[in-house]
Amino acid sequence: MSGLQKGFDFDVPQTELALDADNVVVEYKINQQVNPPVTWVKGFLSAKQQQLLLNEVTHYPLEKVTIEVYGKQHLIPRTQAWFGDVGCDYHYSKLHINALPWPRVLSRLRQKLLSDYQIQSNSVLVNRYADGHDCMGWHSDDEPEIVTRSAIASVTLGACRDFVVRHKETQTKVNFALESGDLLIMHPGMQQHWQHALPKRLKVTEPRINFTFRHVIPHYYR
Ligand SMILES: O=C(O)CCC(=O)C(=O)O
Ligand SMILES: [Fe+2]
Repeated sequence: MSGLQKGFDFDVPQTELALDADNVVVEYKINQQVNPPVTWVKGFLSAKQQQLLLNEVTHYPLEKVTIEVYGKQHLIPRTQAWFGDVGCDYHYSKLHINALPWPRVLSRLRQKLLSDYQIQSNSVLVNRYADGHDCMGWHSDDEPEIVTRSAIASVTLGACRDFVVRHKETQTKVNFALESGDLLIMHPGMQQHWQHALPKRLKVTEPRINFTFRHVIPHYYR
């Protein structure tokens, strides 16, 4: 897509639907307090690409790790794996997770994000939600090892789930019902001014897998 940043001069709330090849691109223009700075690309992955990735995911070493919240140990309500270039490790609630080498299909997806949307990434967090009981609480992806003003690209497979974003000051909420094959690009400013969450949806019985591609500073923790 050309001119991804083009809409970002607007200062009035505005949502635009544009057709980009076979993808529907929904751009939320920046009005700091009303519209989160994201680009939603529905149907970013074809059915075939989704299937290739789903097959590969069955071989990922997805784990339920223990984290500390307010001094108490909890198992995360989902499973996860972290892949990346050498030294692009992940710190999460006192855990240090070494990056595993890029699997083949995931590496191709990283290339596609770079060539289609100029998204630079050197690591990816994979989260698998077994069903609607699995979830992720409110947070921003604002870890210090993340390159300042880099975009974070989120790709979804499987069950449709609500991805909710909330402005840190105004508490304005926007809901994105992300479907299998969708891409949501979180632009600079998103992590500074907004939080996001994947709430429980008890009627959902199918698994969902999400990939967040990040650009981190290599060897930040060494
Ligand atoms: O599963 C999702 O859509 C959200 C994942 C997320 O926020 C994260 O990995 O930081
Ligand atoms: Fe996140």
